[in-house]
Amino acid sequence: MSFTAEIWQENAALFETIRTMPFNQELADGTLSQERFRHYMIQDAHYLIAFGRALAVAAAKADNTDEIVQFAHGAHTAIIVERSLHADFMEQFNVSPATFAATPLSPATHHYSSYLIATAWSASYPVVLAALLPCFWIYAEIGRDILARAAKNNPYDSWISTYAGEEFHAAVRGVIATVDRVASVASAETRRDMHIAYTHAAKLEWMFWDSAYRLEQWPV
Ligand SMILES: Cc1ncc(CN)c(N)n1
Repeated sequence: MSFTAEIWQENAALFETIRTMPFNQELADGTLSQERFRHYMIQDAHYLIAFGRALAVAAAKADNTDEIVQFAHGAHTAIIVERSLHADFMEQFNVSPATFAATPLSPATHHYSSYLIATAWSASYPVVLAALLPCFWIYAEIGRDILARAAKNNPYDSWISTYAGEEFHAAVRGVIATVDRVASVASAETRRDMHIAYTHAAKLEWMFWDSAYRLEQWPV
């Protein structure tokens, strides 16, 4: 069994919890409130900056030129392509650049962003990739799962088609292949740390959606 197949199997129950959480159920049937999706979009736009930065650090740590290009391209996609999806929703929900800039990172966004940035700078290349993998893989699987059961004329169609789309899935297959390559030459100790990093980031994915559903704010 490949390393990534092993990681997926180990986290299968967590994925099922994410798949069936209220945010994703309501996103699929088109009943998710605009208020919740708006909260998610603003927080996600903050998150993508950290995600792009972490990918750029991963590119700098890569041990071969193909992977430098792969993760530099990933950083470009996170900042430019995913942000343009957000820009359309921001316009639709009347979120001006000033409103976005004045909205602080929620506790969950702060936690997830800080975790990725800290890991990117302080951990070894294989562990950085394992921490970044859920951001790709879970979104791809959730995107396809939601597409398969989405209501007709779903107001969040463009979100669904971005993450269910072939362009995103091709990038995800590439990241999975790289994680398997890196894991195949890593020590047992590094592979253990990769498992821990993957599971931690996957839990943060759950926290991120859950926090948007709860319209999370700082308690003080
Ligand atoms: C929180 C989160 N995780 C992952 C993705 C997909 N890049 C995203 N847009 N937002």
